[in-house]
Amino acid sequence: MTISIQLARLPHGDGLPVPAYATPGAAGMDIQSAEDVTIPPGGRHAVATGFRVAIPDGYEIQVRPRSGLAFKHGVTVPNTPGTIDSDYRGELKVLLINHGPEDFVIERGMRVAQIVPAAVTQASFVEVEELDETERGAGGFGSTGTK
Ligand SMILES: O=c1ccn([C@H]2C[C@H](O)[C@@H](COP(=O)(O)OP(=O)(O)OP(=O)(O)O)O2)c(=O)[nH]1
Ligand SMILES: [Mg+2]
Repeated sequence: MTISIQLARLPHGDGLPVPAYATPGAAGMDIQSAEDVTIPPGGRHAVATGFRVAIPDGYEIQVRPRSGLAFKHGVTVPNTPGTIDSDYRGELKVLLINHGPEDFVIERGMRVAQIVPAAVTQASFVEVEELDETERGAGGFGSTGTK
């Protein structure tokens, strides 16, 4: 399934390509940094992408890490999956954290994360006095064992 998402470029995004799928079966579109920035070990940065989007009602965009950056450099998205709301009109930013031992040098145009559009189900809560009983009950956080 393919949905259409409007994309408006910001001045500092000029010249960067519109995000696209690298292969026909790709789930995510890589997105590129619109800035040069270095993230020191333990540091975080909201990386500029140079564009804004208008996602159709009923959808979101999820921002996910690239496994190569996580594996090779310890660089990941701390809020993964980042949530881009359909009514957000600011610049899409990629939050990155450097868990690695070395400076992570980002050059403009580097692919720093991937985005995945997803359908959203909204809910409304109904407050009640009692909930039904289940086998699990209040057990959680490893209550079923480790094997
Ligand atoms: O990785 C991200 C996550 C969020 N956003 C933008 C789009 C999103 O719609 C907005 C708010 O994100 P979120 O709801 O996750 O952050 P919050 O801390 O709850 O902020 P707010 O009070 O603005 O909702 O920030 C990004 O650009 N990149
Ligand atoms: Mg929020």
